[in-house]
Amino acid sequence: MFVLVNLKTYPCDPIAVAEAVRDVDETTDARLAVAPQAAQLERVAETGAETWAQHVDSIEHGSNTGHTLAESVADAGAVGTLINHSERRLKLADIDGAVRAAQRADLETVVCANNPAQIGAAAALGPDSVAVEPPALIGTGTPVSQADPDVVEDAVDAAATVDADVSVLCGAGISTGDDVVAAGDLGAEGVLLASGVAKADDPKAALEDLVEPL
Ligand SMILES: O=C(CO)COP(=O)(O)O
Repeated sequence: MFVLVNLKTYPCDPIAVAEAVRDVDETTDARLAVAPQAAQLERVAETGAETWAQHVDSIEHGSNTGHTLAESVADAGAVGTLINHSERRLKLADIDGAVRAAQRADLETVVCANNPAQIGAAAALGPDSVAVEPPALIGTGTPVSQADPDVVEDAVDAAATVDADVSVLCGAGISTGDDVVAAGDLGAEGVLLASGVAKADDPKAALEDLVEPL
């Protein structure tokens, strides 16, 4: 299972979380990664933790003030990027362009979507993975894999119908190892989570709990 920890703009210490991700990754067969803010990518990557960006834009080098260039994210040490997170939604053409930009920079891609229908559309753009995250459950602590299993199963089916090579993650409210196991049982190949680690008093203990049953 892939466990991708999105730090959003939570006021946590990204280096401490990254060091915990790195250390717990060494104890488990699961794959762990962390997605800090763009300004923190380089320092986080220097910890040795697998580092992801939260967003890249559909642009190339040039006159694009205030945008995030995929090549710069890769130069900072990121190996992948989220695209179209529920809190950073893009138009369809911009999702497509961001996937192309990430591929140009050799970044792995996870395109997020709110529901199974959007997952099918996202899979058609040819990312490495898609992630279904019902917005109503994000940040609630109510795990999608247990509260709304149909949405995960339907997302897995929707992606497989479009492109069997696109793997499916799920997210929203995931915070325990049982939530991750439930996600895997529904056909997800990983989870995307934030508050369960970023807001934990002890992020390393939270990560250990997440991977313990894997
Ligand atoms: O948006 C999410 C991950 O990208 C999910 O957030 P929570 O894990 O806080 O519900």
